[in-house]
Amino acid sequence: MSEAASTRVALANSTALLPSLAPLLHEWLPRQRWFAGKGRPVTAFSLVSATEILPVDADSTGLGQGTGPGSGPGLLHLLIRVHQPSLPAQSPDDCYQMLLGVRSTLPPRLAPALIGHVAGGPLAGRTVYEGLHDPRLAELLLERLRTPGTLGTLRFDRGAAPIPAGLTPRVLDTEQSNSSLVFGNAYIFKIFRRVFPGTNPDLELPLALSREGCGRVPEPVAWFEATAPEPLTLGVLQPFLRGAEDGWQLALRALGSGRDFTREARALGRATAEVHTALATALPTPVLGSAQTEHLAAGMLQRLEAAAQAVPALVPYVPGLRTAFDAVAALGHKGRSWAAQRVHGDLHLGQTLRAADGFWSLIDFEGEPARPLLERRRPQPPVRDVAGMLRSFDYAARSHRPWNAEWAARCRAAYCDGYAEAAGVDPRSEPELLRAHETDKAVYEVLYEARHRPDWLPVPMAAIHRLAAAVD
Ligand SMILES: Nc1ncnc2c1ncn2[C@@H]1O[C@H](COP(=O)(O)OP(=O)(O)O)[C@@H](O)[C@H]1O
Ligand SMILES: O=P(O)(O)O[C@H]1O[C@H](CO)[C@@H](O[C@H]2O[C@H](CO)[C@@H](O)[C@H](O)[C@H]2O)[C@H](O)[C@H]1O
Repeated sequence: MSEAASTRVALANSTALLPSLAPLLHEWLPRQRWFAGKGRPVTAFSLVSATEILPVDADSTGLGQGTGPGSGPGLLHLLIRVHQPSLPAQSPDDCYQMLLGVRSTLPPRLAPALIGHVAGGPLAGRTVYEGLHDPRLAELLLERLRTPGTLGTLRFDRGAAPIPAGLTPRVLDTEQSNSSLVFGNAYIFKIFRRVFPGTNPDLELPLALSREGCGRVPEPVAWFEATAPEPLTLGVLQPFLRGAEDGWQLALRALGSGRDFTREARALGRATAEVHTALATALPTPVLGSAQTEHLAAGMLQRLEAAAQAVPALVPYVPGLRTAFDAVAALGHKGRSWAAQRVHGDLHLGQTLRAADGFWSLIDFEGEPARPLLERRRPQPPVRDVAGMLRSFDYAARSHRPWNAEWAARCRAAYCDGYAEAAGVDPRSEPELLRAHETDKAVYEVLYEARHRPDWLPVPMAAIHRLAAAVD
């Protein structure tokens, strides 16, 4: 066995590895934008898997930069469960994906990526850092994606299209829930941070849509997964839509200069409907009968009650808001049924990209990050996505001074018009269902903002005020 191989076995299996990294992770992890457990104490870590993608102390990048032990970087892939006992009793602890660079000495250009210096264990005396920031390690990841195969418990896969080699990587510098690398402005590689057992819908749905020939979603060209202890999706490479701008920025610019946005809103409505039609063709479309409809409404009510416990400002609105869910449950009780299908699940303006020629694409099919994966993969009425976008126009208008209620109302109407044109069904024709989904979304947003961006809380709270006052 070569020295590199024996190091790999020793490091990945070392029981001392995690205890030696734990003090550094305690400091570093809660500061990461993608860490979902902010504000709750971390009491312990447990190692789910460790794989040396590039063995520490050996340069196997093929880039010719290592001349001996300690000279080249190592790349350690870790899945780590983070224990936070303050979570509700039945919730499992979150599992995070980390890609740690390991070097003897960190070059100054990588200083911002520093995680810390390891005091003991198999990496004693080494420096660990956020590996994605190291171009050599990012290039290595692209190489792995180009050449399918397995490495320990990791499996790299790709579609039929060849992927060029040697593309220059950069870390995407934007507010996001995961981490992304852009290669040569040609591909974007999203690395999921909080990972869940099973196939991530952000791989599953774009693959299904591309099989259906739907061009509204960038097609995954490569991906990687963990095969054990249970299969789960770790990352997806897809074409980078160079020069495209996201709908949120475009909407804010339009608002800022007093410009109408209804043409764009209408086009977005059409794009959403096209994606829904393709998803309905590609994947199952169960009918929600009365039991399922009551279950749907009960889930919304449960989320409202949980959110009101976490955010007391919601409490006075609970009776008004629940009328929206009661109305849907009552219709279900009377025998009303609804078509369900796979949906985007967290559609908002920031999940839309407009190319220079005006063509809109939808991205990020992960669904609401706070929901269990099983729930996110469940077929739902497509109006769920419509409600998400309607909320987003309201968000944009509310985050602009002075508040422009008319602007939001026009965009909302144009979006529904566009959707109806392409889908053949007007989402406003089911007002109870639409109102319930909009209410559910606003409740989600209250919780999201309270946890992540408390300054934004007034935005969904304004909608809560409006929705609670609406009567059947
Ligand atoms: N295919 C793409 N082409 C161009 N930019 C993209 C593409 N996919 C994502 N982006 C950019 O990356 C950002 C983050 O992507 P997203 O999938 O929303 O990540 P996250 O789930 O981490 O929030 C988006 O807001 C968008 O600006
Ligand atoms: O894009 P993500 O998958 O990370 O989605 C989460 O963050 C969004 C904010 O970045 C949040 O969206 C809310 O704020 C948007 C404006 O920033 C607004 O357009 C959306 O309508 C509103 O819901 C999203 O809810 C959350 O899941």
